[in-house]
Amino acid sequence: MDDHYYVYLGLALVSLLVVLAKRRRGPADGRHGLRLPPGPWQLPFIGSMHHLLGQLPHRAMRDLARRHGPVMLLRIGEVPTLVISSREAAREVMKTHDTSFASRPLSATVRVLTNNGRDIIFAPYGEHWRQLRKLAITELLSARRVLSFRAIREEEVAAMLRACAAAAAESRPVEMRARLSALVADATVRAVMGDRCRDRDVFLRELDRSIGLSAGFNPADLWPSSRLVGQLSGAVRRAEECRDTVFGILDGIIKEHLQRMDSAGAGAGEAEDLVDVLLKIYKDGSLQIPLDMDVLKAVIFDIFGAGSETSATTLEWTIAELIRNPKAMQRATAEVREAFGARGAVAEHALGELRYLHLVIRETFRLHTPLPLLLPRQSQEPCRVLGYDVPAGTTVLINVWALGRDGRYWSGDPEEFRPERFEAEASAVEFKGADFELLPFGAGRRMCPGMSFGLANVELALASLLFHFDWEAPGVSDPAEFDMTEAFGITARRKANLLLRPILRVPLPAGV
Ligand code: HEM
Repeated sequence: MDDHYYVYLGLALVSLLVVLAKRRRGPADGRHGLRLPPGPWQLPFIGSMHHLLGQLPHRAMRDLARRHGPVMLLRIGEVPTLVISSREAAREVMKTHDTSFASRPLSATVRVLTNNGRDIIFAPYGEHWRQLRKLAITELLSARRVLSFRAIREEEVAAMLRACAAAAAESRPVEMRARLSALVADATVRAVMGDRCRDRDVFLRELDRSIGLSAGFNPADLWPSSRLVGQLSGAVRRAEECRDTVFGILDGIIKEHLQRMDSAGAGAGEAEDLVDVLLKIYKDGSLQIPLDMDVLKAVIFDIFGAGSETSATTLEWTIAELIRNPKAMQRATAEVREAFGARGAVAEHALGELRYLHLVIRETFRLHTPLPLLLPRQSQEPCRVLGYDVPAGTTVLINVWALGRDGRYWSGDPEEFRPERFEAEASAVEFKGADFELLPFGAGRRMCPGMSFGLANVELALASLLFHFDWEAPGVSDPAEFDMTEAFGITARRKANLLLRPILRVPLPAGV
């Protein structure tokens, strides 16, 4: 409900203000001698918000950009917001002027949730962020570290397969969203804090709340100068509650880890989790800006926030698209069964053999990028994008969802799920941040550092589900009619439950 509160507030304000409003051009008029980007007409107080009502923001912004161009300026509440909707404009923001756009806006709720931007995701561009980012890339999310969590992934995938096999034995459907979220959450909890999170459910619930609160579409964030709006919305208070609960749980976990580290011999032989890694760095004080406990907790919170929802959403859309496209399902299933048939189980180290499965995931990222507007950036200094002036302090959204479905970049019907489009090597577009029409992980300095971590969970789970089971959608006679509606939120989840019936085809190996 929080997410939609602004819609209702906006509607009430529109009805009041529309009578008073003079139709006027937006800031694209060129005030102060600047050549500002064009945009739709605005109302007092709510700015351009009325243009976004009734549709998901990335869809409404795509439609507006068709009329106003790929560099478009909106005002969402009080917040000047640049929306980027072409490959060329995205390249300018994330490559040509990457440093100018390397900061992120700190809304009122995000400020609370991140202890004033002391985490990685929302840290303003500067020394603090640079240091944490380096830590993430070299220590926390490196390929070596991701590999060290392989056993955890395999155990969690095995637990999911057992649950699916039990459902198959009873001809019962599986609620896939819940199952996939639990898989990713449990694999992440264990990698980050080991097996000792007694408050797992509360932690994950609060995490979910915090993701909703940080989406930036609540009144406190849209009218930051109004104390009244801030108080009425209650979002900051809810963010404080959320942060206190999460940080309280993390205090307990950190204490346990410290005790274990201090008691000689204890924990020997146990795999190092990410809290261990962070505490070692905290204790040896080797960093230029030493870590403190608030930063440490904010970083742990980030890893959950950034990692769980995105990976689970990717898995859910991939399976939904395969159900909707039986030929792609048959081809992906045949490939995985051929590759691992002799072994009787999927082995993570051999996943590279699954060429088509990787194209399926890439095509899913194109159509269902989990963060359709990426995470917001902010201009640190005045800058020019495709000839338009962008003032300092402007929030910048890159509509990667629109780029992924733009007929200028994708041949045939861009709405069609066709992994084969990536098959010709010469024209293969990658999602590693160099091809600006496909940016599920962003690009440039603020690009996602957790790509390998996320993909490892997605690939193993998907290959295992296809290897052991065939999948049916009960009550769906025509796959083309399968519901693909998206839900509102910072991540574009599938709206409807993904209820699927597994049919066991390759028995689970003994011990799974
Ligand atoms: C399918 C999985 C994932 C997707 C699609 C995804 C996507 C993204 C995107 C779009 C951004 C913003 C990039 C930008 O502004 O250019 C981001 C940032 C980030 N992601 Fe991911 N992510 C995924 C998984 C993960 C995982 C598993 C982790 C950690 C375990 C992670 C950690 C982060 C962090 C820390 C940032 C902030 C980077 C910064 O601001 O410097 N992500 N991610």
